[in-house]
Amino acid sequence: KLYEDVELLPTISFDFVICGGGTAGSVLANRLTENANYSVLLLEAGPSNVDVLPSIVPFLGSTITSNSPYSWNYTTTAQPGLNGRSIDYPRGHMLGGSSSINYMLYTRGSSDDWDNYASTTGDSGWSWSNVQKYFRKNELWSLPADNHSTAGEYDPKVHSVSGVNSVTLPGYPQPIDNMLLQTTKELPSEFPFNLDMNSGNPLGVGWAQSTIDSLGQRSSSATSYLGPKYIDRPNLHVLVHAQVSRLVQTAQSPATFKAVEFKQGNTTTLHIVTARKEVILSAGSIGSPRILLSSGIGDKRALAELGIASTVHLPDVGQNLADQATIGVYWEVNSTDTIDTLTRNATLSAQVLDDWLDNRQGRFVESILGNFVGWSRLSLDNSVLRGRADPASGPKSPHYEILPLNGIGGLPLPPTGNFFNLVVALLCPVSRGSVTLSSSDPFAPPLIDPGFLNDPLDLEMMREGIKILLDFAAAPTWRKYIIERYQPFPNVTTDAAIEAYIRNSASTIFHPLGSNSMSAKDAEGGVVDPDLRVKGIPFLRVVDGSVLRESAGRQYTSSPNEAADLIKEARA
Ligand SMILES: Cc1cc2nc3c(=O)[nH]c(=O)nc-3n(C[C@H](O)[C@H](O)[C@H](O)COP(=O)(O)OP(=O)(O)OC[C@H]3O[C@@H](n4cnc5c(N)ncnc54)[C@H](O)[C@@H]3O)c2cc1C
Repeated sequence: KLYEDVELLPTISFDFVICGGGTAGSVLANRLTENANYSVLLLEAGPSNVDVLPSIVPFLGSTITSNSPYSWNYTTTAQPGLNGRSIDYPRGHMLGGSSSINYMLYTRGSSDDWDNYASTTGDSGWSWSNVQKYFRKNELWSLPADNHSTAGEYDPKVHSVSGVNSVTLPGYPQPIDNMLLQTTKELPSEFPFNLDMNSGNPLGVGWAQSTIDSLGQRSSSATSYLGPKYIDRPNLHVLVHAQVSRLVQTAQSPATFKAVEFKQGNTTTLHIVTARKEVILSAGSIGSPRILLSSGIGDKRALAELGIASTVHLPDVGQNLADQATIGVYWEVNSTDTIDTLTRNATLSAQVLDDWLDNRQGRFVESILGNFVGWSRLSLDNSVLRGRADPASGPKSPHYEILPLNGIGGLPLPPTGNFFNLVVALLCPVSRGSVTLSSSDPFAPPLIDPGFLNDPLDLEMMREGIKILLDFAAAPTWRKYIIERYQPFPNVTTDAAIEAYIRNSASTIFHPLGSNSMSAKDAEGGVVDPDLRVKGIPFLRVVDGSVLRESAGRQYTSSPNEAADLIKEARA
């Protein structure tokens, strides 16, 4: 049941208390309450997702990521790698968490990523072959909103129609689709067509898969795992507007935390609930380390400086934060059929919204992204990588994500003109940052330092990524479409000028992780073991993006031939 008011909870003691009703927390609450003997309380700081139109209509999602009650509206600390800029750092603040505001691209990663988790944690449960059954339990493959034939747009063999979370192909054709497809034919060795990028080998360009249902609505962790079919389970209790401040210590030696303190809404009253079995933190890459640190679990010297008494010395809490930097290149184009026209024209936008409201059809069934996505690697022969360990987890793991947009994204919309935008994100940063507390007040915003581009390799990799975008747009098919490159990245050619552009304009693609990193049971560093139990603390787990690590640091060097073979395989 969903509760808006703490006073209505039937009890204050549950088998499991989950802190954070986001992407991971909602799944856990659902799966644990499949067992009718377990009672679960899910505490979410933000409001309910129900009837929040911009979270439901895919195209409108990007309107609630900043300055919104549905986002934490964080900003980073000044980033030296970004010329001292602080940037917006959205995280979902509502039921469903970031899956209620994200861009919905459904990507499983490469088989190498998962096998790397398995080998670095010593737990084969994380391997690509062993996680398949969970992908299948999760995924409810659905027809696209426009019901078009999807033959040749995906590989049904690697998908599942029996899961909970809807995944589909684009439900509205976009005018640049044909040119994107044509690029894969004109430049097949650099940008091969990949029938299905969720097969374990994502390299290439293919049709985007998104967590959208057949009615053109966002399928978030909340709409699916906490949807009408599940929310009224008698053993499931979901309390919104409930921000956890800290874990309460309930036993010494070993230090045990089977109670949780939180406040509701804007009141100052603190409430405490207890867990008979376990407390699980699912507050995300920023929220989960924040709760641990406020509970005295972290580096004891840093906590002492803030006047927080140490309960468990676990120095890696909040450390090793990594995020993927992103940047765009823009071209003015010879067309008026781009989202720029739609965004500028309030009457047209209202008509398109009406089409969505009345028929669940039209441009709003998709996010602002394009219908294709690309995954690319820098050749290991490139001077940036020659003689170095590959920063990706293996030859099937892309260095770059490429997002083609039919219109301007990430820049203020100019009063005139129509645009084509290619965005690149660096998927394997080697720079690391941290999440730390700004004060002993658990409700004070934390200090978020993703360490963007601190390592020179990341800057060089981004620079080469921009060149890959320029190669893409140089395919003959774009010649008549593109008029000229648009500011703020005019026709500069030198590496130094491209790097200056990156430092001045790069931003986040919103994928922070590693701040409670998972490591082998007997490893010295790390925060959780491969079963996601917090090291040294019984009955406490972290289950969310904060446990995942970027792969860099793995000593791995693949041969260029291996990568070429994989590209051939993907094309086949
Ligand atoms: C704008 C944006 C676009 C993105 N686009 C994509 C995409 O297209 N594809 C993709 O795969 N990924 C995308 N991502 C990333 C993806 O959404 C996240 O990696 C993922 O949702 C993280 O899940 P999580 O469970 O770790 O955290 P979250 O989903 O963020 O959940 C954390 C939850 O905990 C709550 N919480 C935090 N602190 C507390 C507290 N103290 N007390 C109670 N509750 C608390 C939060 O409100 C939130 O609901 C995007 C993210 C953003 C922000």
